[in-house]
Amino acid sequence: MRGTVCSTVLRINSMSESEPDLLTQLGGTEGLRRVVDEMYVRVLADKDLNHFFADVEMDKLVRMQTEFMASITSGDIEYTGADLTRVHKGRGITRQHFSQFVGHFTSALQSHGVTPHAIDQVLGKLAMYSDKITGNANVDG
Ligand code: HEM
Repeated sequence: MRGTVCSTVLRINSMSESEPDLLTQLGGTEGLRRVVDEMYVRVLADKDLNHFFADVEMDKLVRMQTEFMASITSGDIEYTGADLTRVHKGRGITRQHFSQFVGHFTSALQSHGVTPHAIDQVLGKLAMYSDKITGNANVDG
């Protein structure tokens, strides 16, 4: 019994040692900013999406988006921007827009050499925000 508990603890420890946190796997804050930059280049070239960003200050958006994604992929970073439900509300963003947007993020991650495993993990986290972005969040919690 004691042996089992011990080996479980050892296994958990060695797992956390062998796998760096998700933000590190995405290239750290600097690497992530480059990915986010490229994502918006792709988004602005997409005629289904670019009109949403016509009057947006893109430098600030890249900064806030990088901070948000860093905050959900690392325990050490705090997101200081606007509430996601409020900032996307009333813009007419559908699930289709959301999924195209995430597709551009995926392509940007791939072109920066992020592993499929890390990509899966970050996409899983982003999927949890779909209702907030598309305005389908009518129940809290
Ligand atoms: C994974 C999905 C998404 C995440 C995590 C996300 C996150 C964010 C963040 C962090 C900001 C900045 C808030 C601030 O300035 O404090 C923002 C702004 C914005 N987002 Fe998103 N977003 C997502 C998807 C989308 C989609 C699909 C669209 C439209 C097609 C969109 C349109 C916008 C626009 C137009 C702004 C700028 C608002 C402004 O500064 O006036 N977002 N988003």
